[in-house]
Amino acid sequence: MPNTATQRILIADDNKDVLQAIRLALKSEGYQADCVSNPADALKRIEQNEYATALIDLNYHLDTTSGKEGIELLGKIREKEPDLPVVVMTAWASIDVAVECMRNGANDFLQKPWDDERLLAIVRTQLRLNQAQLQSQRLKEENRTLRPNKASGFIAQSRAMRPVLELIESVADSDASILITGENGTGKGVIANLIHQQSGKADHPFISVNMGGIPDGVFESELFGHVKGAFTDAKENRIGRFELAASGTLFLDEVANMPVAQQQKLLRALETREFERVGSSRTQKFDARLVVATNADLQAEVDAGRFRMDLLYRLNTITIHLPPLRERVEDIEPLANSFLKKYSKKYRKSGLAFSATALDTMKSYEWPGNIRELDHCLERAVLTSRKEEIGVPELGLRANTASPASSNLDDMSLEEVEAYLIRRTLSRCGGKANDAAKELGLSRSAFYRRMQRYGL
Ligand SMILES: Nc1ncnc2c1ncn2[C@@H]1O[C@H](COP(=O)(O)OP(=O)(O)OP(=O)(O)O)[C@@H](O)[C@H]1O
Repeated sequence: MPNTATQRILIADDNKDVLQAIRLALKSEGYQADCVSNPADALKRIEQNEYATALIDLNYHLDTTSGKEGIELLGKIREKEPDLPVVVMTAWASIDVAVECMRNGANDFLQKPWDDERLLAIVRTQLRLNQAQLQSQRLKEENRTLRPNKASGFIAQSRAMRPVLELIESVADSDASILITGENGTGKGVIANLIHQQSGKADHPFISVNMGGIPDGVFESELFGHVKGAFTDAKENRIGRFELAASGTLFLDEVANMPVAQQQKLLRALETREFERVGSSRTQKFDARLVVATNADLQAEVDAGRFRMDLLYRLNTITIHLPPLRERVEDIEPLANSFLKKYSKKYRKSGLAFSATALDTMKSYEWPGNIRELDHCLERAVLTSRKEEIGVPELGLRANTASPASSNLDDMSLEEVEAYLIRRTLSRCGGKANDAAKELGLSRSAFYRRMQRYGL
């Protein structure tokens, strides 16, 4: 949808009456027009503002009719803004010059004296062209960056996820920056997407960037974009992720892995909520909601001097911690069934089901790679299973020392079994000691004594 910034039109002409007349005609249609009376001012304005179209005269001195100044101006505009539609204005006598301008990249020409209807028709066409170009640049970038919508098939039925869901519900619709923490594969990206879907920004873009893997040389261009010619490889204008996120959500993943020099550049943009494309002096507003994620302990990174404290404070207005899958045991079966369904469909296998021991094994496995590991495990199981029942061997899980499902209970001491049971029950109860004590039939104090004994 066009916004007011992209409806701004620049008019360059040395004749004040012409400027005034065109400005009024455009104003009557609701367009905002900026007037300048010479080529130098036209270029300055174009550098500082975002125009949707420029109308430029060909001659700026009373004694010239060659159109040379206009042609030069057109060339300079093309260098700075290759996509800006430019309409040249010309008198009857200089039609040849107008034709030459068209050959040099002008989009249309307007003959003086003009008729307002014709002027407005030309402007409308150029505005549509400008919108289409912006839209296609956006789509190009979005296609490169958008992940599939991960909020579909979202599963969180466990007690451990309840406080997480409550927190998301209460903050999703605010503008607050959100830091999502959790081990690898716990679903930080999925939660970021869910926050976006539940905010008022669901119709706007969700743009994600992996901050861990951006080489220093392209960092600013990746985030803030660049203009053609800003550096050797800048063959065309490029929209950065900040601009692409527009009024939507910008999701910065793996923020702890950013080098300190990059942290400084990010901080500056977040503090001022402004940025510039590389090579451009035009400042743009950063309007998106910020969600960031990490599997690291950012406070510990700050203490170790690897992460800027001021940046941490910019990022963590709200912190959401995702529990590991081993603390979300009730989610394992629904997740497993959902992945089984997904891969049965993908690999065209029907009638697959888990054996009871396979389900038990999955529930007591530690899942160091969390939901992503479960996902991959079941893709492999579906692919390799030769019968309808998926048993323990098809899961192909590594031996799990912390779990009696794969080591022998007989080999464990009473204390080890007790410690294991307490840990499992605590996880199932989302870390709530009272609930876990009740489930195990212990008094609160007896339960706490045991927790202390086992260092939990
Ligand atoms: N609640 C959920 N319901 C269903 N699937 C989920 C859920 N959470 C995560 N997944 C799936 O688990 C996988 C990992 O999720 P995601 O990439 O969001 O994790 P992450 O924490 O961002 O990982 P990393 O730290 O490695 O970037 C994805 O395939 C995702 O679809």
